[in-house]
Amino acid sequence: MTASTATIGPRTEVPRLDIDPFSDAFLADPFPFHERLREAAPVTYLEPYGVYAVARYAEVHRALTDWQGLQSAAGVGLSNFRKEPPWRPPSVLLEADPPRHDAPRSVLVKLLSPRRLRALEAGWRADAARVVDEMLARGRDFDAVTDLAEVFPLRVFPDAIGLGDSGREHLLPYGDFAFNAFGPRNRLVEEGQAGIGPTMAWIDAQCRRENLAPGGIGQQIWEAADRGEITAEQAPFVVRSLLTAGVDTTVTGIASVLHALADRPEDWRRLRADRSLLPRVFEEAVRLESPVQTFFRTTTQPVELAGVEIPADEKVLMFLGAANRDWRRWHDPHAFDLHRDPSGHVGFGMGLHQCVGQHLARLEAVSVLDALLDRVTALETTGPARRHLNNTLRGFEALPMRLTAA
Ligand code: HEM
Ligand SMILES: O=C(O)c1ccc(-c2ccccn2)cc1
Repeated sequence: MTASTATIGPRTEVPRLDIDPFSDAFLADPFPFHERLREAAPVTYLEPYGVYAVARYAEVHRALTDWQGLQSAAGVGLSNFRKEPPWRPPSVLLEADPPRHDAPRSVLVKLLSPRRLRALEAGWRADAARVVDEMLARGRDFDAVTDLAEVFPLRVFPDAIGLGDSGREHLLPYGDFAFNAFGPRNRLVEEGQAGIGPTMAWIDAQCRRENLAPGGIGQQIWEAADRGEITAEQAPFVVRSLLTAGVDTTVTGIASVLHALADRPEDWRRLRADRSLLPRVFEEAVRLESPVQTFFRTTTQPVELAGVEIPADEKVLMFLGAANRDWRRWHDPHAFDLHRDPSGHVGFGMGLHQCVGQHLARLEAVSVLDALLDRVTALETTGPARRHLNNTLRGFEALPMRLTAA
């Protein structure tokens, strides 16, 4: 590592680090790099991409909540929309700031609220039971990714949105590509780019009113447009945001929870006896594993951060995964602790753009966990986890496990 320093702000020096956060080495095992980023300084400058970086909890929290100084409308990936066109029309939530962000946001806050989701809960729990029973029927050995984490969300989510039956195999590749596209045009993007045309066409078609089933969340978004809550131009993009952010994230989230809980017989026994702990278990797993590892903001004007003045129109990379394991904020940060209070973690972001789908994600994870806890007395790994590399998501290709049926 060549750590030269340059006085960028008038007051504080910013270490310039030769770290590539989108390299295979970093994506496969980010923790040593997180340590270097956190310990170097509150704000660093990553030379391979010419971006600022924050990895400590305090500065990530500040960058997430200062939406006037650090905006989303120039994109939340490496690409600055003011300098180059986005690969697709920008999201009307994620890549928008107030006031344009407000109406689409308030529509989704209502449609994805815990109260609204309660109407889905009984059906999702029944589906989770069926998926786990199908798994148990095949014997004790299973793969937590291919047999469960990838199966359950695709069993319940497309129906909840109101998608037709054909083409659902496009959902995972689309999300994988979209989350890669927040990073640089590296091998992961190039490989995904190859076949993405038909997938993008299918995604765009699913956002059209005529292709969304009555009663689904997609149709409800169009009805919000009928009521004038959003425009008819915004409606398909609000639907698209759910198709983009709603599948790969929960697949990764569920795999992360199972990865955190496996080989912990005491915790498993505790949870079988007390299911009220499940929502907190999900939050602690999202803190520790941070399925969404990083994304960016763009400074709209010179911004002072921890004594450093960051000039206008600069990209700031926020390391959520590093902030969620910062010893300055968390006791024993690398431990999965059922009894910790994980509130305040930044795994779902924070502030104005905080994840609007988090309640849906939690309901999916709790449904799967409850179905497993009902039927299984022990959950053990039977081999090494194989990571799935993505520029933004930290997930798995495979999680070989063995369960002991109750
Ligand atoms: C474990 C699962 C999930 C994780 C870790 C996650 C994480 C995040 C994070 C970190 C953000 C903040 C982005 C920013 O500040 O720029 C976010 C925003 C968002 N998420 Fe999630 N998410 C998850 C599941 C979902 C699901 C299931 C949906 C949809 C059903 C969803 C839809 C969205 C949308 C639309 C936004 C943009 C919100 C806005 O800009 O106002 N997410 N998510
Ligand atoms: O509105 C969309 O299309 C969209 C919404 C949210 C995300 C996202 C980005 C970073 C972290 C978590 N979620 C992606 C896409």
